Amino acid sequence: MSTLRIGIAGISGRMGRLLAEEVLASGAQLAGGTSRSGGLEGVTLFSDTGALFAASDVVIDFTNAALAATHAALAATHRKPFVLGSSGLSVGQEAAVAQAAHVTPIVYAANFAPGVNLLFALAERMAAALPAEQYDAEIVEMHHRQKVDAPSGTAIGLGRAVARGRGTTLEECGMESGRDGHTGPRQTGAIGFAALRGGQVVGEHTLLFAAGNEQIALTHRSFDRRVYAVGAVRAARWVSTQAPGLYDMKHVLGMG
Ligand SMILES: NC(=O)C1=CN([C@@H]2O[C@H](COP(=O)(O)OP(=O)(O)OC[C@H]3O[C@@H](n4cnc5c(N)ncnc54)[C@H](OP(=O)(O)O)[C@@H]3O)[C@@H](O)[C@H]2O)C=CC1
Ligand SMILES: O=C(O)C1=N[C@H](C(=O)O)C[C@H](O)C1
Repeated sequence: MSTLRIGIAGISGRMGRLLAEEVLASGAQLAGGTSRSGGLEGVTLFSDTGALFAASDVVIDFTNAALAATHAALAATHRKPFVLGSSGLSVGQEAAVAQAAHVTPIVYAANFAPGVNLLFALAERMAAALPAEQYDAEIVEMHHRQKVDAPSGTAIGLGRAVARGRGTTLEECGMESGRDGHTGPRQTGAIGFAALRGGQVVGEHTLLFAAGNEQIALTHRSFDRRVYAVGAVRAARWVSTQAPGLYDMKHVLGMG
């Protein structure tokens, strides 16, 4: 069997560099990558992302939301499995990814850390058990000062999990995000979001349910973003053998 060739969009980014290391550590072949800011020693750089897809069996993309639809379309055109980790996608950008997944298998995950994916499952169960009229769901996240989107993709994923547990959608629940000034009282059933930014915090998420007489909270902390890179390479190996469809990390981890 030939060695899996994995390509990386945004190979010189914080995630891209770690992904390159983890691809090699996994025994796969590093097909190369794209970068605007120069390369890594010994790594093939492609100026055209289409050429990266052509040279790879699977492509991993941790760049930014604005590139997600174009890269997913390239994955479909080249019939190449695709792993997407970028956060901050709009509804339209997510729809474009889902469209491409009719043609080629795509893993799109808000967070590739196993612990966070367990947290998603727990969030859904907790929300199903705690009545929305009594237990207000609030999500607090903190990330490094360079992060450009808020709330984080993981925070939104947690909000979606809470809404699912309540038998509805995040849109239906309503998001109370970035409260400031005279906001009026909290809406019953809404899901609150607060985003902190500072220093080099890799990623912290707390989901809490606050009622009149008690509060329950779950927290996940990532100490090293390598946890995401290891998960994404695992997803790349997994998706390389799947049928077309839109998957997330719970499928990769066998939690689906
Ligand atoms: N799902 C998950 O588990 C995780 C998701 N993320 C998400 O991954 C994304 C990247 O994060 P991070 O690595 O910290 O970010 P960085 O800013 O460090 O890296 C982004 C990379 O994307 C490249 N890039 C950005 N815009 C373009 C463009 N228009 N054309 C070509 N290349 C481009 C950059 O290239 P250049 O360096 O040349 O500018 C850079 O290599 C974010 O959306 C983040 O939220 C991050 C961690 C975990
Ligand atoms: O930008 C980051 O760093 C991270 N982004 C993802 C998100 O938006 O949830 C995942 C992780 O929290 C790190």
